[in-house]
Amino acid sequence: MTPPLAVDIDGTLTDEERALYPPVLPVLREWDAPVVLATGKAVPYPVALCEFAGVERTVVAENGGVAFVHATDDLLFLGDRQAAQNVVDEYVETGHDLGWGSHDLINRWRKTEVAVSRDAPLEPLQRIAADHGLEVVDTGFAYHVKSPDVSKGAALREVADRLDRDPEEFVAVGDSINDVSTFEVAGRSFAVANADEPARAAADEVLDAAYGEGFLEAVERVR
Ligand SMILES: O=C(O)COP(=O)(O)O
Ligand SMILES: [Mg+2]
Repeated sequence: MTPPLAVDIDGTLTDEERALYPPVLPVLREWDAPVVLATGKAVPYPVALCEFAGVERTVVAENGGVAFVHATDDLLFLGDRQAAQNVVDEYVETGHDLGWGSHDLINRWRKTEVAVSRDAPLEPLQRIAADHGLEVVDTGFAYHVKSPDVSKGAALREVADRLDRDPEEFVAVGDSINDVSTFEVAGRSFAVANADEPARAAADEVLDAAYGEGFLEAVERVR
């Protein structure tokens, strides 16, 4: 039987420049079991990707802070934006900038965490987050200020429950530290070749291929 998938977006369904890798699209569309896009991005991004890929909208966004399950019409908020906002407000007050320009489309639709550009200094952000009982996760694409209780894996459990699936049934594919919790929850996990050290260490299998090609290799191994 085809297992359900939990798939990261950046670094896993993209090329090295973060552009979507088109050959993954028919695979997602034709997958004969639920596909959960599990990302650090805000909700509109994975929802739009589902729409354009022609797959049902089942997403984990904001590193597990938000989940949407079309099949059961559930929208879950599992984190607290204000707590993260307090951290970045303090960071900005001390003279730093989030690095997204004046309109900040990165955080505009974010409900449960705040993302900061990797061009901004990390150490003061980590210090302020720790003072507030929060953490900073570096996905390789952005710094995410979030509650340590929020994770893609915890949200995947919620989604699996609503899909009437055991989280163990899932096959997970990802590339970075924010996928480690997904790897722990899923029954089988793959890190693409470009994955960071924590993801490589947590995955059951490290793939030979990188980025979108790595995802396609994982699919071949599962089949
Ligand atoms: O938004 C990020 O920083 C990373 O996104 P991803 O979880 O889809 O790789
Ligand atoms: Mg990623």
